[in-house]
Amino acid sequence: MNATATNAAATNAASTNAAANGMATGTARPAGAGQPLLRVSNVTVRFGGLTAIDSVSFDVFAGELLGLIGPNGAGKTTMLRSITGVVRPTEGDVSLEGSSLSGLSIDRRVRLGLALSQQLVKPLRNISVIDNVALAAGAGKTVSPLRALLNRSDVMEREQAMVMLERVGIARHADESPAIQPLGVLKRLEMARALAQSPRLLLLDEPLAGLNTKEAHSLADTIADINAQGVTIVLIEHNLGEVMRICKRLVVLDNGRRIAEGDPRAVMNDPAVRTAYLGGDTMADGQQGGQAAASGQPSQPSQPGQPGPSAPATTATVPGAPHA
Ligand SMILES: Nc1ncnc2c1ncn2[C@@H]1O[C@H](COP(=O)(O)OP(=O)(O)OP(=O)(O)O)[C@@H](O)[C@H]1O
Repeated sequence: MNATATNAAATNAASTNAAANGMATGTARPAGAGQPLLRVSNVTVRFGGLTAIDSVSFDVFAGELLGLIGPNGAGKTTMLRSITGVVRPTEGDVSLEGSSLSGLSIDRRVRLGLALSQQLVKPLRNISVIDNVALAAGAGKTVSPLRALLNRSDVMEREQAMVMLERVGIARHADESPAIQPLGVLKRLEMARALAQSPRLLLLDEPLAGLNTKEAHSLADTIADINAQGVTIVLIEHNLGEVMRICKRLVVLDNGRRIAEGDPRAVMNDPAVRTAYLGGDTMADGQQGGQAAASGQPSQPSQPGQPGPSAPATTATVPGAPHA
């Protein structure tokens, strides 16, 4: 890196630190952004004596594809669960378009527009791929007496489901059983189920885990396409190469704390982020230590068309870092 680039990186890194540490709302705002769609304000989650999240704040703006990253145990999934209502924050608040979600059930949050695509894919295996999506499309809807009389609900939901399957690129598997699908298709099915709920905010929990390089790249493209069609997305992911490629803004957690936020490249040059991922080694001396060195490459490639092995718990490598 030349001196100019080094200085620019240092300035950017400093700004991400400033964003992480000092701003009144606790979050960095992308240029031109209006009011946040989702606001996480000073959320703390304790499990007994363990503080899984420690006073974390950040905003998600409409239309964004925000990456929420951090090493294992950083608190990412707990944060996601605090947003969806699975976990109740010990302190702090989560609000959607200015209205607190505190005390609202998971179902109510879904009806308000929060949809979660889970890391562990569990479709109903005794019904077809399309019916799995149609079921999600119908969930939570009130069927009008007239519509019920005309028996239109199933038809409409199947039509809607087919649109979702096309969006995620698995329409050709619509009438097949989920039981025979490789992991790559099941991940897309899980995403179609979440999209069928017409979310205002789609939360993706490690969608690329277990996929080989090509599958992960392709699914990341699909996620970027869905975002480009107007769906706001929060992406939790250990595959930092793909995160860097498709996200415009990152929030980094480590040990329950927000340690950086902002432009992906600046965030990745932030010494605190490097230390979190690399266990304290600096990159300047060409050494790679800690988690990243222990984990090696992101995930082992699988056979074409076959599910890859489950990604090991520590799968992250820092882009730009030398490989072990
Ligand atoms: N229900 C729970 N009860 C007790 N401790 C929990 C619970 N859920 C999470 N934790 C702990 O909270 C911390 C944060 O966990 P969390 O799963 O949110 O991290 P993460 O960043 O998602 O990690 P990973 O990338 O490995 O999935 C960890 O120390 C974890 O063991």
